[in-house]
Amino acid sequence: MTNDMKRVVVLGSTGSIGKNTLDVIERNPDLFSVFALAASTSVDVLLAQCVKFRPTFAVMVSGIHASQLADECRRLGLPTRVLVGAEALELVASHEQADYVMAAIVGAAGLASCMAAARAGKRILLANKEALVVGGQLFLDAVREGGAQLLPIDSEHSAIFQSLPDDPNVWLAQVDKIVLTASGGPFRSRTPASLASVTPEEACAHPNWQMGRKISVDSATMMNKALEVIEAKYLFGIRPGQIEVVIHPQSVIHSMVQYVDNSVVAQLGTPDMRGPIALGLSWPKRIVSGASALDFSKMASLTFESMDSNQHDLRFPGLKLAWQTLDGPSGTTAVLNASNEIAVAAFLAARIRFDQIHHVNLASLEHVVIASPLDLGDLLEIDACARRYAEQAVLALAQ
Ligand SMILES: NC(=O)C1=CN([C@@H]2O[C@H](COP(=O)(O)OP(=O)(O)OC[C@H]3O[C@@H](n4cnc5c(N)ncnc54)[C@H](OP(=O)(O)O)[C@@H]3O)[C@@H](O)[C@H]2O)C=CC1
Ligand SMILES: CC(=O)[C@@H](O)[C@H](O)COP(=O)(O)O
Ligand SMILES: [Mn+2]
Repeated sequence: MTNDMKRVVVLGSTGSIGKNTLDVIERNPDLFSVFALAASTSVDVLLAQCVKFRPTFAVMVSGIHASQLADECRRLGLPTRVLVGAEALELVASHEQADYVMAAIVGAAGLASCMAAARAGKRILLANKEALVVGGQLFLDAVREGGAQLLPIDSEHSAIFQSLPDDPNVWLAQVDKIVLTASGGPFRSRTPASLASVTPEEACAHPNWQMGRKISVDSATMMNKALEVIEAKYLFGIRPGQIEVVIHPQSVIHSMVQYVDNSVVAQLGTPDMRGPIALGLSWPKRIVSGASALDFSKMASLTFESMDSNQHDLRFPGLKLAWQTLDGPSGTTAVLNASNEIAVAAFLAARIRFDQIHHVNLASLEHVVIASPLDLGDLLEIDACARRYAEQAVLALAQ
């Protein structure tokens, strides 16, 4: 191993972002090695990854699955030590021998390990947007105090990061607004009334991106974009009123920055997460990613739709909750996130209808009382409280 080779922890390695991260690492064997892998229950996928990358640690959150993995690793004579439980995620994320942490767990379950990586001063490659939506300023404080580096992996935020000047001190004076592009998901052209009967399979059939099921449903409701508005506010320190969402069905322009002189700088690419992942791993340099190049000769057109047009406000009522929750006491975005996680899981389990996801979120925001969070414990308390309320709201709808 060379001195400047970086040792990478991949949290959520068995998911869509996790697999894409390992693909980029495999293409750049002189630059990166895998220090630890982590997942929840997917034993077979994690075992295959351990065979290929021979990490020092493999974490499995579920105890029964961890012992299956440990048995298999022993049987195959692998050097990997299997750790068990959610605390082990924090252990590997903050380990002194780790350099970079890919945060690719889905949901608020990834927050504690992100905080651990932040306090330990790691380079955090943030795909897990829910961690920032829940952690908010407390997460940013931990990054600053720990001397960590927080790099966006979400395609829109990677695009904004690439479209901003290198020096963050000039952003405030020079930036007029950030324009987040949204594909509109699989239901962009459906009538609002027809959304009551869509199935989980239809909701997960994203037109441009291959992603996990939770984020796919979020794209279909555009709650993904709401979470991304909140994520952008924290990542770039911009006022919520300076963030605009525009529908761009082709997902070629990944987002844009408009400056005070009305010049717009955008980042373009094929819809392949290996691009943003490679940039996070190599920044400020660039490395091969495996993403294919855009072919402008075959690109018929790039189109845009305002959120105020085509009944989009009726089709995607959850989007405006981003600005509403950012306007509320700190912790309100954590309520929205927790409720949405419960509602999406209920929809995927066929317990509620697609359009009822929004009803659950509205009810949670109306009823869950929050005290301003002072630390991670307070945030987790708000998260738990909102989950309990949202679960009751789901039960009431499911009856
Ligand atoms: N997919 C994409 O293209 C993009 C994803 N993102 C964000 O990245 C994150 C990951 O998304 P994606 O890869 O699609 O999701 P997936 O559902 O494909 O993968 C989720 C990963 O998290 C693991 N996991 C789930 N629950 C837990 C838990 N409680 N503790 C530890 N690990 C857990 C899963 O393990 P197991 O397999 O064992 O269940 C799996 O490895 C999300 O926050 C998403 O919003 C952002 C932009 C694009
Ligand atoms: C790849 C990625 O970053 C996703 O968050 C993607 O943006 C989803 O697309 P839409 O939410 O715009 O449909
Ligand atoms: Mn995105």
